Amino acid sequence: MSQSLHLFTPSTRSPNLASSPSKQCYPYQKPSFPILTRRFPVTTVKLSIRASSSSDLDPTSSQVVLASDNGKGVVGGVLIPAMQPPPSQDSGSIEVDAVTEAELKENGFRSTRRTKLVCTIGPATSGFDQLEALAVGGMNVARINMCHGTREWHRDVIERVRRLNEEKGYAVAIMMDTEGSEIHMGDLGGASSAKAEDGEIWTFSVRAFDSALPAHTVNVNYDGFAEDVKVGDELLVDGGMVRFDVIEKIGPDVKCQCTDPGLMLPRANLTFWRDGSLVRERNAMLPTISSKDWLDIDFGIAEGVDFIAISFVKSAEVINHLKSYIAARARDGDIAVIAKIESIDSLKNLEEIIQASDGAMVARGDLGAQIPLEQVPAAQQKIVQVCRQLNKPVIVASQLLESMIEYPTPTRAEVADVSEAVRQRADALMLSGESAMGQYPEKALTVLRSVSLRIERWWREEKRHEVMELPDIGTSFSDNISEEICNSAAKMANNLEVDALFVYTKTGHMASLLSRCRPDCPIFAFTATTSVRRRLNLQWGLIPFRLSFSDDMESNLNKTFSLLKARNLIKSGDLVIAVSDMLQSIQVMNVP
Ligand SMILES: Nc1ncnc2c1ncn2[C@@H]1O[C@H](COP(=O)(O)OP(=O)(O)O)[C@@H](O)[C@H]1O
Ligand SMILES: C=C(OP(=O)(O)O)C(=O)O
Ligand SMILES: [K+]
Ligand SMILES: [Mg+2]
Repeated sequence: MSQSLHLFTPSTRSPNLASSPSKQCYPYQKPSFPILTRRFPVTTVKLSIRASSSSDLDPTSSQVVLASDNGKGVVGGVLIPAMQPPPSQDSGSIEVDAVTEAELKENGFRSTRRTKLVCTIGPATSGFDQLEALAVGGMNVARINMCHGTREWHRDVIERVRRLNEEKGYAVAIMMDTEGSEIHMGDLGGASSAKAEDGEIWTFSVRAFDSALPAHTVNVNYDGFAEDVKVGDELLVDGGMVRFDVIEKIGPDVKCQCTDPGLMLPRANLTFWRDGSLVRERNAMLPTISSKDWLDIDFGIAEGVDFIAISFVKSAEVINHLKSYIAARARDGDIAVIAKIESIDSLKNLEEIIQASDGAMVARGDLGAQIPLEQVPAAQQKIVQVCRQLNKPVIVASQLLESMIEYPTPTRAEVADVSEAVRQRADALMLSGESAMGQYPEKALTVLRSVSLRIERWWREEKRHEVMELPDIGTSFSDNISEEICNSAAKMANNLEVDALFVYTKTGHMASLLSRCRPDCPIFAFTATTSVRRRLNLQWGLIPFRLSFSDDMESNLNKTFSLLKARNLIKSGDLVIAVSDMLQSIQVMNVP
């Protein structure tokens, strides 16, 4: 579709680029369109193209690619006609997360962490100081789980995170996770856990108890429970952490005998199995988003959370429905919708669910209760891969450091599991009980951080990243240009071993396309809106900055360089590649 390749070279007698544009600009094939060589200083490229009313450019429809060899090298796909509005005249400041800034200064940007970290906030971490300790420890996203606690409790947490961001300069995003309408136990009458011993008889009841729960009794949230289970079924708490056999049904009470002892946590998930298979007919009839979830979603929208994670997604339809609901209500930009992949149905409809969502979570806790445990690693690998191909961020969640709920060091197996998720280059890792109610939340976060850093470095040094086929995903020609630019820029960044990629992005899309390529260097993403910046926190390798910028790249770059240099974040001589979604350009340059 490109109609010409425009080349700007100081001397037409030694036009290096002109003589080998196919090698320098497009390594894959010789262009099938004319190459027009001009003598212009690069700073006037935009002007000269605009002024060019000559026959080789149709000012309303020409697509051209520009290249220059005068030191700065501009390559880009531009649509000719639109007159650019004058650059905005803001005085300009730059905002970056205080922790990231410290990390960048300490380690230099090559060794900043690429894998993002999500912490579930619970009683162990809900205080201001505890939240700050997590922010300092590298928490990029705070997750609140609406399965637990009251809305007031969660509102207080959100308020504290916001205050932390404002007062101390962090940029922690907030993810609200819905309860979903699967079957789970009640809250154990206030106890933090209950131990079921081998052979004990427990009562699972749908009765509402006015006073304290009788001993060895658990409430079940789903009214049809006593009808649906059969004597002889196996009842699994939390995907098999504790197991019971159903031995008797008495009205609303189901008597069960413990066969695998263990600790039951409040509101733990319940599944029942018959003849070796999960009984899921009834679950399939429950709505993905319950009436309580809709109230929680309204709460999340009112509070302006950054992400809403939907539990037990079965189809793309529910995601589309929720997204239009949010679009009609959210005031400050939109809220990203994360599909939790934790059921057999979600695996069946994986591609279409992920396509409809803004990201996904490998929710291994419930997933491992619905498919045999030995199938979970393959499912994880597949989900991570599909997300990367469709350019959606993916979180690997549950039991990454489960033993650290009680102990200050992880098991070797847990470290290996974390390493595998980092090696798969998932966007983010998540702590659940480890940070919500464990004894060592900060230590657990430190383990995620240091394992991520070490594995990322190891794989960069070994150049061991397997190449993943990244299909075209754009639906418009302009989208295709953005993808090509990002793929090329990431490849150039690796080949030239640049220090950083810079991306100027309004919606964050261009930044995510770069992240999708998983380049060796970090990606500095500059965006004008705080909400976009917070959302970019979830994506692999992105260091989001808030910066007002114009569509004059030259002035954006100069401004960024001076602001970053003033803060000692870059220095003269650093090599960067800059891309932008306003001009759809690539520039390679040394920081002046
Ligand atoms: N807001 C909260 N209030 C009280 N306890 C919580 C809260 N959030 C999480 N927890 C505790 O942390 C545990 C782990 O959290 P998470 O993995 O998010 O939930 P679940 O175990 O329900 O899947 C929960 O089982 C619960 O005991
Ligand atoms: C993350 C999960 O969801 P939740 O903690 O809400 O059950 C999971 O099941 O792994
Ligand atoms: K949940
Ligand atoms: Mg779950």
